[in-house]
Amino acid sequence: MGIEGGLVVLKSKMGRGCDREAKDRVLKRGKNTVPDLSLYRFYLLKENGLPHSAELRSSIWKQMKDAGIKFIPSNTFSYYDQVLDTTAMLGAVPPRYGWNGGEIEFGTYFSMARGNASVPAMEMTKWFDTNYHFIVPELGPEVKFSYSSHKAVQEYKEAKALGVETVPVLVGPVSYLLLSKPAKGVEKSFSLLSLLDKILPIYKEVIAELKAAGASWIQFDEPTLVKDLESHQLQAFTSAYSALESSLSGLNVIIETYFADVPAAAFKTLTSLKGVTGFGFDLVRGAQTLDLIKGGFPSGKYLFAGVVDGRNIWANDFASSLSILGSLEGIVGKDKLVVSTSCSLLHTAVDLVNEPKLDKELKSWMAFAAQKVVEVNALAKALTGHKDEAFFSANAAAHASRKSSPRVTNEAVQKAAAALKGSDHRRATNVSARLDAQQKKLNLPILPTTTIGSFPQTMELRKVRREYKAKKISEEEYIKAIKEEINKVVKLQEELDIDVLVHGEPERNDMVEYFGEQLSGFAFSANGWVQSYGSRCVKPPIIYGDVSRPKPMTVFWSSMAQSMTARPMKGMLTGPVTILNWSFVRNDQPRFETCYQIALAIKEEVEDLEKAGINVIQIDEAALREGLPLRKSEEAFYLDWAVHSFRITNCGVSDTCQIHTHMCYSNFNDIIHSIIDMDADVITIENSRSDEKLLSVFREGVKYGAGIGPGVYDIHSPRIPSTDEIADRINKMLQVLETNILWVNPDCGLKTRKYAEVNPALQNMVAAAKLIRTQLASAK
Ligand SMILES: Nc1nc2c(c(=O)[nH]1)N[C@@H](CNc1ccc(C(=O)N[C@@H](CCC(=O)N[C@@H](CCC(=O)N[C@@H](CCC(=O)O)C(=O)O)C(=O)O)C(=O)O)cc1)CN2
Ligand code: MET
Ligand SMILES: [Zn+2]
Repeated sequence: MGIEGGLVVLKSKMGRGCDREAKDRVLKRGKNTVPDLSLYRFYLLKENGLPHSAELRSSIWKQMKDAGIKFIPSNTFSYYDQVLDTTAMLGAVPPRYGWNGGEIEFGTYFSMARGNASVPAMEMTKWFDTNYHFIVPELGPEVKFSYSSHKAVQEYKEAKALGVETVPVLVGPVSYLLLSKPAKGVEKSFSLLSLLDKILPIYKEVIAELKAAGASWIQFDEPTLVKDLESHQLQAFTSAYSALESSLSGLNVIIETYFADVPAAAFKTLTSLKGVTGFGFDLVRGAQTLDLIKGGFPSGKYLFAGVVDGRNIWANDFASSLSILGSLEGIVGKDKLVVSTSCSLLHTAVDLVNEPKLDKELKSWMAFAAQKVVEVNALAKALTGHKDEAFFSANAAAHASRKSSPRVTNEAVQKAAAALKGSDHRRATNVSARLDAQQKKLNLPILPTTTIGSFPQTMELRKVRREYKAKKISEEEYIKAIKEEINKVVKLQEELDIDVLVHGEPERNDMVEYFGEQLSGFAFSANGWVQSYGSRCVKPPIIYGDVSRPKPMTVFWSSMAQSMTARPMKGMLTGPVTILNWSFVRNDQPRFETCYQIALAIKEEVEDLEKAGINVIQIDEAALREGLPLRKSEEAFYLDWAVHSFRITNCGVSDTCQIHTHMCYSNFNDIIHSIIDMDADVITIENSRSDEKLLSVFREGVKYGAGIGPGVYDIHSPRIPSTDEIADRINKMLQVLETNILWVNPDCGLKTRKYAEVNPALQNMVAAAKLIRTQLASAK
């Protein structure tokens, strides 16, 4: 088998969460805008019909086949995420979902993912350093594993029936366990890896069934190998694959890693695994891997060289890739080198063909998933002497034009950003003095209530934005409609008796995209959807040049909202680190430089809001934790510039201006000191869907003197929390946090919820806050 064709490791998601509601949302989206897939889902929409999951899959397989891809992955489709699919495969359903065995059906699957009327959802967390999420398996010594989802085999057979031979992809057994957590009640010291012996028999059943169905290759994703693992964790890989070796005989086996380079020790473990035919590496994010490979790669093994960036939208630099591939060829041999994407194409946009509004020059600099597949094939062909000269010279020309384009450079911005490095930016007064000054002005009760910013995004709202964008309604009509919505949200919050209000963000499609659309140096796609979780997708803006703010972005709406109420109205901004981490960023300068540029733009906005009389300004840094490098040695540098960027945005406001920030979805405990160092006056932070892990850091004695609102209920689930439940949570918080710094708020924004859920939930939240205020007052 030669390299012509190559393999693309393409774990594209081909379907979206499909309980009824999500299905309806899919149906309503127009052609080209169904955001659940990474690849080509729009080809699959029938004229008036549903994007049927089987059709979605078949279209993607066919597309890859047509592009010349030789090893086409299957079992990459998911109704939620691939880790939850593995949980289903292993039958590891937590008992509270009342599953009684048998093939896992939608009801159980979506109850785990999203909760149901009586049981909350399982924890959801970030997939490595991406904006994608997965449902965290809950395991313990009592779990009885059983083969309960035959999806991997079904998809393999489905492709085969269509005449497409595929490589079934499974989440590797070790990564699965390393991404799990001990179930409630299970000792913290319980070793999840001790479950290997129990899950491997299920993997063996799957492997046997795949073999029987005719598979000749199989891929295990073991991305945890790129993290700093301990030696017993590395040992687990050796044990697991030794145990699988005899089952795997007769199959070609790929172990795939991605998102960073593999540390030297892990590289050694990985390349020594028994029964493995090939190893996959991310050569875009992994600066070291190349040296490791040069230092010793097992002879006779395949190397899947991830040279085409699966996490960005830039056209591959063919010249540079060819030189890397050329050097690898010398090491592993011509017939053992496979050209690949760096990771799943799930994390990039779908197809440039759907972007008629991006100008030609910008487009020539880019490659979305559909183009990346073609790039993979072109590189593989070039290696075998079938170089498409025209394609290669167009690629070189595009790179040259990007390098020298005046559109990319704004000297004033570069100068201002360069001046920030190495300096410090802090507010002059310390936080407790600031809080006192603010309280004089705001006069809030104890346990003040607030929300995170967005209110439900209704169909009508989306329609208004869409029609305005399409110039079907005038600016006047648009402003009128949004103003009415803001007024509705303000009145609702007053009725609910919330203390610090928000305007509800009805003018925003997305908290990052909205700012991207107004900043210079950004381009945005019309249809470049990327899945975030379940059926939720985002359209990351594209940063191609130096960033600046031509004019105020939020002042108009925020001052309008403030004028509707006597209560404090929060100005609502997205912070620089989050804009950076949730955009496709330029790859021609370090990330921190781009971040400082965005920080300067947001700083101007913060100061304009203050001038306009907004006294409380929230600067969301939802993605700060997610951007944390996967390797410890790189953390300090990142946290330094990320926290610095945040402080730059608000170091210029007066003491009485209260700066809030918000973070969601992550483990903060390991970066709590950086969070404190952000020096915000108030932080609202996700808490309820991760077992209140956040609180343990305060239990362990970390001092926190600024305002803090750990979320009192999960907003990602349609479930309505009761007053008692919320009051309980507040009481738990009061055990570790001072009464005078605690805020009461949901975990995150409410945009994905319906009013029928939001109204009672907030009502209960305010009732709970009042209940505890009364209790505290009478206890005095
Ligand atoms: N960038 C980002 N990342 C994030 C979050 C976030 O808010 N933003 N939150 C966390 C969780 N992730 C989330 C990701 C997406 C959504 C979300 O609600 N996405 C919306 C799309 C958002 C959007 O931009 N919508 C456009 C319209 C999109 C569209 O498809 N329009 C259709 C019609 C759609 C319809 O009628 O439903 C059309 O024009 O034809 C708008 O509102 O203006 C969705 O999937 O439904 C929520 C949370 C973590 N990461
Ligand atoms: N202000 C934003 C909102 O409420 C923050 C969301 S964090 C993903 O939607
Ligand atoms: Zn959030």
